[in-house]
Amino acid sequence: MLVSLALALIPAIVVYTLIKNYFLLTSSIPGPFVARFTDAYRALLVYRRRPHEVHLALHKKHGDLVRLGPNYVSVTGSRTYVPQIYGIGKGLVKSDFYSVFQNVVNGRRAASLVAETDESAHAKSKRLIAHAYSLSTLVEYEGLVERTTVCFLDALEERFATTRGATGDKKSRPSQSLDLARYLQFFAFDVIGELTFSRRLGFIESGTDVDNIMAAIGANFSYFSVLGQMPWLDETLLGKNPIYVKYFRKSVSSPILIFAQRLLKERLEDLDGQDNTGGDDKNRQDPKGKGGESYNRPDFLTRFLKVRKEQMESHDEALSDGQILSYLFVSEQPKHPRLIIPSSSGPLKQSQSLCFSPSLLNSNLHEYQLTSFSFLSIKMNINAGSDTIASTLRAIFYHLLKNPTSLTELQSELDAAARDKKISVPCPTWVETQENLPFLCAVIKEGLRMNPALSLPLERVVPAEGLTLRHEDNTTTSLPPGTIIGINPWVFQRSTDIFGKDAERWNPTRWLTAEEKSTKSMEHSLLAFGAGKRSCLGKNVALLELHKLIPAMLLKFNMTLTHPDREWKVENAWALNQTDIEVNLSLRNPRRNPEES
Ligand code: HEM
Repeated sequence: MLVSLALALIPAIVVYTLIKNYFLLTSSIPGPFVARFTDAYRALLVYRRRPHEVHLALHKKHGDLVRLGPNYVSVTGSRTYVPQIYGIGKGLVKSDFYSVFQNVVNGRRAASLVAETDESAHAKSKRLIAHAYSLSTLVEYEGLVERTTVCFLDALEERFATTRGATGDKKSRPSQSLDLARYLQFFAFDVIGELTFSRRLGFIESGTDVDNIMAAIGANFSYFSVLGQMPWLDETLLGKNPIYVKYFRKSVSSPILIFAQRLLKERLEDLDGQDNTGGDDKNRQDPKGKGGESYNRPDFLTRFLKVRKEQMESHDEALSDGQILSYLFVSEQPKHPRLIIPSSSGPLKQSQSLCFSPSLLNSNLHEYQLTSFSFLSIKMNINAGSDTIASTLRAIFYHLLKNPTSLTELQSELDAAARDKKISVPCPTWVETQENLPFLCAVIKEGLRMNPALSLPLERVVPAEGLTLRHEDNTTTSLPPGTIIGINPWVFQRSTDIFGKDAERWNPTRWLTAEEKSTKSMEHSLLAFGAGKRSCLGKNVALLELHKLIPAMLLKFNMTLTHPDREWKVENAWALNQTDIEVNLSLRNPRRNPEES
């Protein structure tokens, strides 16, 4: 009797929910009919991997505001919307899309800065590490980026480039086309390793996806980007449900965590050496000793560890903050911290020793809080800074190769600047690029515009007082508290009112008009790095990487598409992932063989 009553109730509950959903927002916000009832619609779009294109088509059909879910509004078309949604002090916070990306560690949430939804916890964490990403530190990272760039160029020359002898004939070399999409991702991972640890992860040297790190991160994005459209599924049934976590989620190791942990451990051992021999920095007899170096390397880890040290010395209250505490991943054996992460990256291998340990704190809590804070920042760097860079580099090279006029113009600019000794070869410095390579800068902005690496709406939640969204014609739309609202940079950056009639086409010269140079109005409207206080912390580092690698590649190689008639393949799992960009390389200024001269 009870069972049949329950069964009869299910359809009633479903119908009630669908009707309730329908009335969550005013019907004056247009959109696909089915999206008024369920978020499954937008989840399906992401699952099919081309949501950005559908979002654009829907905005063309319905206008600046489109209802993509019962409680969800996508916005585009006017630059006036950006400060209303992302402006500091507006009170719109990150939605549960981001919570899905958080880990549960020993029963507590552990969020990287990107995925942090609690604004005060975010502010505390950001305050600790923001300096490491500031413009003033950029010059210190330049050498690290350059080291990886040179290694990358050498590997490509060795493995893929044909050269021409003095007579112009092709030297015999196994002609092998380069999988540029994959190699640019190798570069992106190795450079972030270099920036974070002063150590490459070995992708370029080995020419492989080391320990399947790329595949593991890709799998995470694929899973979470879909689930992020229906976060309640993650909350109630999957990743955050304690029963699921306890009985069904496999404890797995992540190669990237293992790698990061190993390097962190090595560095901490260096520092231990320092502490055992010299006390604190000021009193050290041998500041250039092993431990001294650990605090002097120009990488992110050094900066994070310095924060850790300062905090230990001052017993800063942030140490006892619950959020930082939740970053912990400690076991019974303090010398061997153990980790747990979501299982989408595959089963635990026998050879890998890291696994979940439910036992929590121990006498070394203080140290591990700090350590895990540093650790989370490191992991965040690798996640946030690898796929985004790879995606942007791929897009820029692809568009250049598909638009030979742009490619020729850029190479001419580079050649002239090199001939006049205005730039260093093979790697121009950041300052040189800004002062002498305007077309390069335009190409990079155009790449970021056409291909913002994160191409789903950057979701925010309307606060308790509601939001009255003002349009350019001064009319308004009222959105109730709890509405999820967001701008998809991929769609927004194709707005003709902002970027011109040809906004859907590649055209770097749009950035070089007198009007844009004086007003920078398009530049201020770029959303590739987000907007407001949650905008990309790594923007300066990202721009540095882009402005170093692209000219270095084009000064060294002639590049052509192996299959000029083919299109690339683009899949959107929040980060745009492109494949099928095969190129042929030849050296532009081959080193002369002494026998030839
Ligand atoms: C071209 C490359 C990159 C692009 C297009 C990009 C884009 C973005 C975007 C759009 C956001 C905001 C997300 C949101 O509002 O939901 C963001 C946040 C962030 N990015 Fe990047 N990013 C890039 C490279 C990097 C790099 C290299 C790093 C680290 C070295 C990094 C670290 C971060 C961090 C820490 C945040 C979170 C900031 C906060 O919430 O306070 N990003 N990025």
